[in-house]
Amino acid sequence: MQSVMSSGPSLEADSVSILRSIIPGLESTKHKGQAGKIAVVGGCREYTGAPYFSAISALKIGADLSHVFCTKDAAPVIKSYSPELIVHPILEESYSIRDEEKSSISAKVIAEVEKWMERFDCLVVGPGLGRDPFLLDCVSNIMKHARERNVPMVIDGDGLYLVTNCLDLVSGYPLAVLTPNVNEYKRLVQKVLNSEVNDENGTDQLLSLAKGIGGVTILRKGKSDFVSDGKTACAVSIYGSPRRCGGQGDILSGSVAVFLSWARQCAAKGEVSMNPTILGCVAGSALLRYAASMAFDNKKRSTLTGDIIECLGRRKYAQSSRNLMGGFLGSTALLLYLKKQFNEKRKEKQIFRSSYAKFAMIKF
Ligand SMILES: NC(=O)C1=CN([C@@H]2O[C@H](COP(=O)(O)OP(=O)(O)OC[C@H]3O[C@@H](n4cnc5c(N)ncnc54)[C@H](OP(=O)(O)O)[C@@H]3O)[C@@H](O)[C@H]2O)[C@@H](O)CC1
Ligand SMILES: Nc1ncnc2c1ncn2[C@@H]1O[C@H](COP(=O)(O)OP(=O)(O)OP(=O)(O)O)[C@@H](O)[C@H]1O
Ligand SMILES: [Mg+2]
Repeated sequence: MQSVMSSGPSLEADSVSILRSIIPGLESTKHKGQAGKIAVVGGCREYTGAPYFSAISALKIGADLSHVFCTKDAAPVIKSYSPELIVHPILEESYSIRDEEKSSISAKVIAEVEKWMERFDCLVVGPGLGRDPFLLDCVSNIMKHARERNVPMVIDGDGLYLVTNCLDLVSGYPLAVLTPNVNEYKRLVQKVLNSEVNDENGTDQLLSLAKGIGGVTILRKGKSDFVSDGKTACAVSIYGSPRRCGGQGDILSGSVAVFLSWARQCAAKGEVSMNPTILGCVAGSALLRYAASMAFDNKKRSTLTGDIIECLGRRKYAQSSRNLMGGFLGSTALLLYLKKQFNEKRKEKQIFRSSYAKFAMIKF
């Protein structure tokens, strides 16, 4: 594979080539599991959507099996969303247990997850996990075990809250990927670099942050997604959607987990030379953005996370670069349409302002 960058001086990653080089073929010789087994650790009394979005996205993108490890309250709800997911109701929050039960429950949780751990190609830790201290303590143990077994981890949502307060969980682990949104990134920068986010020098700061956590890979989400492992940095700026409905970051975490697993398979066969965590982030981000753009084409302002998930497997951009470009050209058309709308709105505002000015001059 060539460089992760497009030609030219820009930071923009060559996401089309990356997607093409790591998406595995659909071959009749393969058996269940070879296209990836993903587990999401998340889901509590308040949040059942986030782990569902992440786990179902992993399946829709092409993983064979998707597990969810969540609290007992969340499990029946998540199961009812989809029979495709394998749901383990093993986590507990402080409100549902007595103090004297804590150590035995903690041991039971880790024993249950440990039975499965080696089968997973990647864990996603954090979507809809909540912030209960006992639950986060159990999840810290799960992360320690995953790390001992060299299982890659995508850390998102409340998993980032946990990791920011306990950096040792991921520090120096090259198979850790952190996917912070604007708030989560701010907290990480404050904690690790002891400074505020500096957008003028954003790439250098991201490089320093990834290096400061010992070479983990960071995908900073925003208008463009920026990715760095402390040595190199790149961006994915493909036009996505102007809708910011909650849950898109959850699709991204499931998507990165699958592509990261595929990139590692390619790396093991010597088919790619770049860091698989970077390849997984670029591919995951690009696919989410293509899907968001397509969903917005159909649903406009009423686009929801479920609509984007429905677009994840559209053939239009699933495998060939020509089709990927088809998706891209679709988004360019969308851009032109939005620009036109923006100009029309500006004209409307000018008319409104001048009538407002006239209105203000009226003496009552
Ligand atoms: N449909 C679903 O189920 C979805 C569920 N989702 C899930 O929601 C969870 C939070 O993720 P998010 O993206 O809302 O967090 P984010 O932008 O950092 O914070 C926004 C503001 O809220 C506050 N705050 C958050 N949690 C708090 C707490 N427990 N107690 C007190 N304050 C808290 C936070 O405060 P701060 O962190 O600054 O202290 C900030 O001001 C996470 O598990 C995610 O996966 C999403 O994926 C969307 C779809
Ligand atoms: N201003 C923006 N323009 C275009 N795309 C964006 C913008 N902000 C975020 N995104 C895209 O949306 C995806 C989710 O990012 P976001 O910041 O919404 O995550 P999040 O807050 O963690 O989401 P969630 O609601 O799932 O927790 C990212 O991949 C990013 O590419
Ligand atoms: Mg999030």
